[in-house]
Amino acid sequence: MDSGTVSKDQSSSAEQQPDAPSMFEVKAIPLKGIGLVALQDIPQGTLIIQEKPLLVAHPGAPDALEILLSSKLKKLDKPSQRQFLSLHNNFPGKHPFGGIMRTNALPCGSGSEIGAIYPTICRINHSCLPNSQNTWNSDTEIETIFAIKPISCGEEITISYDRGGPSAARQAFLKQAFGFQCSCAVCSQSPSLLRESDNRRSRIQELDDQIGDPFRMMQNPVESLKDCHSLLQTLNAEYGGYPGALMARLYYDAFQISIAHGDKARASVFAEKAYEVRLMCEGGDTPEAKKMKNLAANPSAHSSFMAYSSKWKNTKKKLAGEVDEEAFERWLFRTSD
Ligand SMILES: C[S@@+](CC[C@H](N)C(=O)[O-])C[C@H]1O[C@@H](n2cnc3c(N)ncnc32)[C@H](O)[C@@H]1O
Repeated sequence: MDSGTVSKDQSSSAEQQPDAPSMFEVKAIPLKGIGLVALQDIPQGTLIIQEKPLLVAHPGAPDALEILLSSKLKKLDKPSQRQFLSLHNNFPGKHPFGGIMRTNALPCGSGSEIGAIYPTICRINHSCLPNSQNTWNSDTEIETIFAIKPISCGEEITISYDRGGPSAARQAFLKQAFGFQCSCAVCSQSPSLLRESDNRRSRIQELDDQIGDPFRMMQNPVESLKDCHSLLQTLNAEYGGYPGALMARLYYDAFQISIAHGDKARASVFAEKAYEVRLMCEGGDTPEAKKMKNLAANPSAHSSFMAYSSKWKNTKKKLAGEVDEEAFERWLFRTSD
């Protein structure tokens, strides 16, 4: 069984150190097969593991994919072949390699069709309220797992495989895509608590769609920013203050609304916040984190600077130290405009 650790300051270097002390163990988890369990308290923002793919593949027709995977497997060394073949398969039958791929592959980037298989990361089970985040770093071509909240010794390390939405939609997706019935802490809540969670998750989707509407962003940016603020509050309520990458996306949306109307002061703050979230949940060396850092320093370098109007061009720079946190948040999201 594998175990390992990587300290945060190694995050931009290569792969996991083989002789590093153990931060987790790989062991049997009731009703879930194998999983990773913390062997020590893991602080938020810690890089738990990083791995290069054993193999990557595009999805395809089952017979063609089986032939492709078989030829890719032949090119691997024996230990890597054994690692691939030892992974769980929820779809046994005529296409054993494809079944392993379908059960375990993680996308190489958000929305990517390309899936990758990893020896240890593919042992991490799903939770609808995960304590860790998986990220594909397209610069280093390495998958990382960071703790997005403090993890206690003995706690299972989990990531999210789902695409959001209320529990019925998540369950249907997990069943269809990965072949299992989710029994995580969120899905196993009492019906009344689950209903509250479902309402928040539906609201998150609704706000996300509304914020992404370019016409609203152009014609009613104050309302769009208010939606960003509502989304922030709903995410914090649903994810107990630890929403991970969803928060980075929200801050980048708020950045885009601000900069498209010429507001460099708020845009810079939003980019800085997006950078801080990304640094915590994927490290500072992903292209996305680097982009946020650069935009915080120079927001007008964004291609949509004043693309919709220049009406917020003369916004005064307001520093966080001048006012209390609540007043700063009201200023930032223009909730009193
Ligand atoms: C990528 S593998 C994770 C490692 C796997 N448990 C193993 O034994 O190798 C994904 C599979 O693990 C199981 N699994 C993951 N998360 C689960 C969960 N929350 N509840 C039940 N089963 C889960 C399912 O069988 C799923 O198809």
